[in-house]
Amino acid sequence: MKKLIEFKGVTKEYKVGEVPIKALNGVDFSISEGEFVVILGASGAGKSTILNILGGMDTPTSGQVFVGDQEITSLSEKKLTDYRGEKVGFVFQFYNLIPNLNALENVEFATEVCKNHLDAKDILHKVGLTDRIKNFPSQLSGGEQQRVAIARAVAKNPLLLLCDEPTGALDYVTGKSVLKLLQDLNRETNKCVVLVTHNSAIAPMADKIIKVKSGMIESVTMNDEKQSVEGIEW
Ligand SMILES: Nc1ncnc2c1ncn2[C@@H]1O[C@H](COP(=O)(O)OP(=O)(O)OP(=O)(O)O)[C@@H](O)[C@H]1O
Repeated sequence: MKKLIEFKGVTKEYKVGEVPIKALNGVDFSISEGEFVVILGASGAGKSTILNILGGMDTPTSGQVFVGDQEITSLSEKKLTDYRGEKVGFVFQFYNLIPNLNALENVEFATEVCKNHLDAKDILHKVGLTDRIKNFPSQLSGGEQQRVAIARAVAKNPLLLLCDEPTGALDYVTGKSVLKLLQDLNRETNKCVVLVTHNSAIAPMADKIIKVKSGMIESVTMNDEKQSVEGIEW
């Protein structure tokens, strides 16, 4: 399969007062088109830093990141903003929906600026929210709000879907249904999904598992016998 993402010698240092914190310390890995990737690690390992750099929300201190035919670490601020807007769909732990827009408007607001976006209503139908499109976030459950957030990310028709602890605020059953939705979307659209979690039980659903420890890659494992979410318990 064709390579879609490559991290080469990526470091990230934060300076807090006098003490520098090395959030990433020489990170190398690659991801192929269509892969479902789980990035695993303990709290503070550097998972979100990797995801934020990949999504163009943060820049590394040194090293290179390639996505598709672009080196995103060499882009101007304007081009990086375009990359973030056009190529990346984000799903966060706390849905980040706009409270005074209904579900449909939340999705449409995100797709307005995207050239190749998909139809907002179609995607909301796909995530199982046909009857709730006129509801505001406060009228939806956590799982439903996360479905709106996923619809919002997918409707942009991005190159990558990046998910940071997407089930972190959900109960077991709802979390599983959100993971199933992400797995189905990956299978049906062949879009690359990168999911960050501390929950190692989720790993069997991935094509590739990248373990992060103290700002470094501990291991990269290909999973030849990928499991359906329904078959995973934790
Ligand atoms: N803006 C920042 N300023 C200073 N230090 C930071 C900043 N962001 C992250 N760090 C530090 O970098 C390290 C990696 O953080 P990161 O958020 O990537 O970890 P994580 O694996 O995603 O953790 P968690 O699962 O708790 O979210 C941590 O030590 C963190 O305290």
